[in-house]
Amino acid sequence: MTRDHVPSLAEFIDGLDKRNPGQPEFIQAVKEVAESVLGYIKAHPKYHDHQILERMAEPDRVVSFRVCWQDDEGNVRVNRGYRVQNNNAIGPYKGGIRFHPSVNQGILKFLAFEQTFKNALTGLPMGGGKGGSNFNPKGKSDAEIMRFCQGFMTELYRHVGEDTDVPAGDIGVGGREIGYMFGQYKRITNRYVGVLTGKGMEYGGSPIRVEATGYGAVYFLQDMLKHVDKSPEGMVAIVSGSGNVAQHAVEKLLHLGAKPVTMSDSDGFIYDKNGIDEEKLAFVKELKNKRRGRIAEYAEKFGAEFHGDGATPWRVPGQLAVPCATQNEVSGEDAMVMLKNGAIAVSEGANMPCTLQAVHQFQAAKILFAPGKAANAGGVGVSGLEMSQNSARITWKEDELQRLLRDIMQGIHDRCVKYGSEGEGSRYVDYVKGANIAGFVKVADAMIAQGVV
Ligand SMILES: NC(=O)C1=CN([C@@H]2O[C@H](COP(=O)(O)OP(=O)(O)OC[C@H]3O[C@@H](n4cnc5c(N)ncnc54)[C@H](O)[C@@H]3O)[C@@H](O)[C@H]2O)C=CC1
Ligand SMILES: O=C(O)CCC(=O)C(=O)O
Repeated sequence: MTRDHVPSLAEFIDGLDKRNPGQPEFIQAVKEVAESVLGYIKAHPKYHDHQILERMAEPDRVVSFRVCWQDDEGNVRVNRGYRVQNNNAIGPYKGGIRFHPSVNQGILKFLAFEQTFKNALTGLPMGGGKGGSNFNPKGKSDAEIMRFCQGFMTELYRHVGEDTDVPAGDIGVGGREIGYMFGQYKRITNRYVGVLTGKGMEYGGSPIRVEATGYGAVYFLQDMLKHVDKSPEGMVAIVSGSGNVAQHAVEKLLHLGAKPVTMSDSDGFIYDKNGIDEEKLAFVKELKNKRRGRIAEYAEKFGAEFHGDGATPWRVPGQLAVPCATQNEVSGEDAMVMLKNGAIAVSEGANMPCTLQAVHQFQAAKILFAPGKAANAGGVGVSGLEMSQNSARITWKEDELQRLLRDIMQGIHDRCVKYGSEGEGSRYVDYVKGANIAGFVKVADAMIAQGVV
């Protein structure tokens, strides 16, 4: 027993800050969890006795390495690669790889920490990890992307494996990059195993992994609305991003009869008052996944508004919001405007897209607010199912995976309700508290059972 009292939030964050200088995103992610779970720990002293939160907030391992590759002109280029293995109490480390110039150790630590809770919430046996590089894929040729992925895997292969750590995609890493990394892993190790998820269907991928994160975030939105006898049908939805998660969030919103009106990229956002329909979405998919162009082209093609200079869509009125681009894209001020404009539900498709100030605004207003670790867990959920299919060397049918994804999201919603309900005649659910405590309890109990390691 290392401490005689459960630390206050301020004491806990003060220590965390000192141990992790210059890592604001990591501090933010841990603080959001600590706000929810410290009270629970006080009421359940075994978690304090075993220093569970302190241990969860210290990654098991952080690997950092040099990645060398040659560009098309023959110049030698150097980037930094990482893998953060946060916690494997309930299963092998699992989580995506991000290629973006902003990537640093603190950002990957925040993502690996979040992933630990998210993976626990799915009900599947997966620990939490995350990796990436400050490599910028923008403007690179296919051949350059391939050489970079091969260079990255040339070091990463030592740290991963189907029962050790199973990476997948994230920002800047989709099917193409997963294919190149899988090929290099196979070449180095001479083993054909499910070491990565998000693979192509021809070589061990799972039906609906591509769709799962965006679909799941909208299923969660649907479940929150259903809990208060509402439905997304006919509601206007503000979506950010135009990558994998955003595209499939828009697709599922359309299936459910909602009206998505915005999408964005790092240049700015488009606002289509008439709504983004199936045909316009097909254009976005072709633009982003094949031609790798900019979202401004949508405005030219369909006569919609384009707001540049990196503008975000949060001032556009709508009842629903699904932020699907990147961390901290919704500020406290944005949240105030959204509430004034009549927002009733927010489902985080991205990881930590709302600042703590924005989260506090949504909680104070008691609107439906789903944190990413609950709302976007459908992607890693189907990744877990890809692992199972790879182990059994079979592929399940698409219908079965659609049903399992729906079940996973429903299960997460139920867990949030269990730990986040206000009770006593109120139907309000604090989904942040619910997700944090539910994820915490599952991982914490496994850690206690496995001793001080
Ligand atoms: N792909 C997946 O299965 C999962 C992804 N996520 C999260 O969802 C978010 C989006 O990821 P993906 O769609 O996979 O990536 P992606 O690479 O397919 O798309 C990323 C999108 O975000 C936009 N973006 C990136 N940085 C931006 C910035 N600074 N400002 C404005 N827009 C920016 C890009 O233009 C692009 O539209 C990330 O937060 C990621 O961590 C979460 C769970 C699973
Ligand atoms: O599918 C996976 O393993 C990872 C997905 C991911 O990176 C995430 O949930 O943020």
